[in-house]
Amino acid sequence: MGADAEAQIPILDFGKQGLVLEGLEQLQGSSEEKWKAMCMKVREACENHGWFVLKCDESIIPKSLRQEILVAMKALFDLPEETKQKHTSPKPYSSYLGNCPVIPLSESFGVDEAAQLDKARAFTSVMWPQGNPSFCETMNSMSSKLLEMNYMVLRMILESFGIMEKYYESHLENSSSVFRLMKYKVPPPSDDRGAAIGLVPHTDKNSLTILFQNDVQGLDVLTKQGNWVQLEIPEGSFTVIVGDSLKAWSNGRLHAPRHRVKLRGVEKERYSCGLFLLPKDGMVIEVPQELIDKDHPLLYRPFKYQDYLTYFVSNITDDALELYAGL
Ligand SMILES: O=C(O)CCC(=O)C(=O)O
Ligand SMILES: [Fe+2]
Repeated sequence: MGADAEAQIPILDFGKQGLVLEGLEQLQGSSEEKWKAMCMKVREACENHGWFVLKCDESIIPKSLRQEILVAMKALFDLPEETKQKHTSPKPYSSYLGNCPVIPLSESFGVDEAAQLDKARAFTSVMWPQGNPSFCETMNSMSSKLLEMNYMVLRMILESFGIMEKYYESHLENSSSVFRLMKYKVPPPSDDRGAAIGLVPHTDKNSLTILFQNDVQGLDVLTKQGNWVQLEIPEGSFTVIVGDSLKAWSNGRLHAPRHRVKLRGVEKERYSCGLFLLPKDGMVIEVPQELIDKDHPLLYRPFKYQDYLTYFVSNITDDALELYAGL
């Protein structure tokens, strides 16, 4: 990555700010100002880039958990193909996906509400009928932590627009989540010379995504200026990405960046996982009045997330959001 591009990489170090995960009440006095300043940085990153690298204190997501989830993912993807195929879901992008001709190097699972212990247990018992409590616990803990982080980032975004009090609780009540686990195989030598495609360019359709990965890089994002940038995610950091649903809800103020995975000369598997926050079934995404004014005329009609996803699945196109809900 060139120095110019690098200078633009938004890295936000939440440090102990991560303690908001344990209750905003703890942030008082002088911390209040720091908190507000950090909220503005989050907003700027989401407006200008639509993504940022999030660093936070070890106490928020300990190194041991980060290591355990990578071990757990390897064990999951090492299961026999016929076992993995037992994970099915009527929802798009949730069933086990492997050997897809468009993205042959990628395999993935989507686990609905993995932050709820019963859901994590149900998934684990399909993969390991004899039980695998440590996998279950690790997946449940990681998804719970990433869900809390998602809530925190959302809260900061709402705070930065001055509408936290009014919308935060209802936003949470109207959200659900999917924990996705992904593996990218090492490209065969013939494929490896250039850059093998791991995941095709797309915007996330949900509201907010937080990703964690092993040390194999490969995530690229398209800047607003139209250049692909290869991200170097520092060890132990997370990538926050704004999705179409939040872009629409924010009346287009936040950017939902196109991104992809490319495997360049990699020598080992890439593992990533992410918590995808999304609007609950039936919930209508509607721009709040506070985000509409003469400088920001209404850009999107109200719509339901599931209807948008159904539209996207049958009309895969780059500008799905504009075509489906744009005014
Ligand atoms: O594997 C990654 O780092 C990116 C995954 C991704 O963009 C997605 O699942 O939507
Ligand atoms: Fe994505």
